[in-house]
Amino acid sequence: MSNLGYRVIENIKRPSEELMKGFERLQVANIDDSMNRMGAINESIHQMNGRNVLGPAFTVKVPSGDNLMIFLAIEKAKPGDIIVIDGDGNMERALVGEMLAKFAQSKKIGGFVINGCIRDYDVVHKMEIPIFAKGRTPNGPFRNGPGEINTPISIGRKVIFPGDIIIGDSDGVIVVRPEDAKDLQKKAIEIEQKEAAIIDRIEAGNGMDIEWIYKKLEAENCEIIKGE
Ligand SMILES: O=C([O-])CC(=O)C(=O)O
Ligand SMILES: [Mg+2]
Repeated sequence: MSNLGYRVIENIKRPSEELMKGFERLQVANIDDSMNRMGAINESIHQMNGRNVLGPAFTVKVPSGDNLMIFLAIEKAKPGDIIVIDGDGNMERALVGEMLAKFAQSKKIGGFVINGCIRDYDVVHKMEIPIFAKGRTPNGPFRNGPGEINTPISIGRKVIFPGDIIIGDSDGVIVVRPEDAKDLQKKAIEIEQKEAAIIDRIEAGNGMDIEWIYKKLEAENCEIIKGE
């Protein structure tokens, strides 16, 4: 018998280490560009302690302001997993604080991405474990359940399946389906090289080639006026 809304899936399919490694030194912005600038989770979920995140999603869905299932998720996740929490965007109650962050760090969990808040910031912001969230509040969570572990979730306008690759840096977080990873890595490297050449030219004092902008404006009949 199934029990929708209150269930735990223990085993998930994780992408290979090698596949994830391909994202290691790429900028999140460049990976997002390789997805036609459509890959980011909403910007309100941002870096809380200056650490980047990369790993497979271990998803958790909790009722607004309740963290019962997060305890179990940390217990069940594997080292390197990113615990991605659909907390309904609740800003009234923190879902993770020092205790859960330390529990996760002791289990070598790869990080948290939380559509909700954290607390105990004084300690948490100095911790090694990467944490992305919407904000902070002193109000703690309830622990009543229900909730789900490793079912598809939606946070910040993106659907996330367990085992999707989560990548976050100081710009924000993106989510990549493992089957798209190789292609996106190749494209992101090309974008990076192209941008590096443009930046080299600027830094050498040679400005930027914006001929294409003039062409576009001309095609659209943009009026360019000398003025006084
Ligand atoms: O009490 C809670 O469940 C959240 C919290 O502050 C902690 O993890 O330290
Ligand atoms: Mg606490």
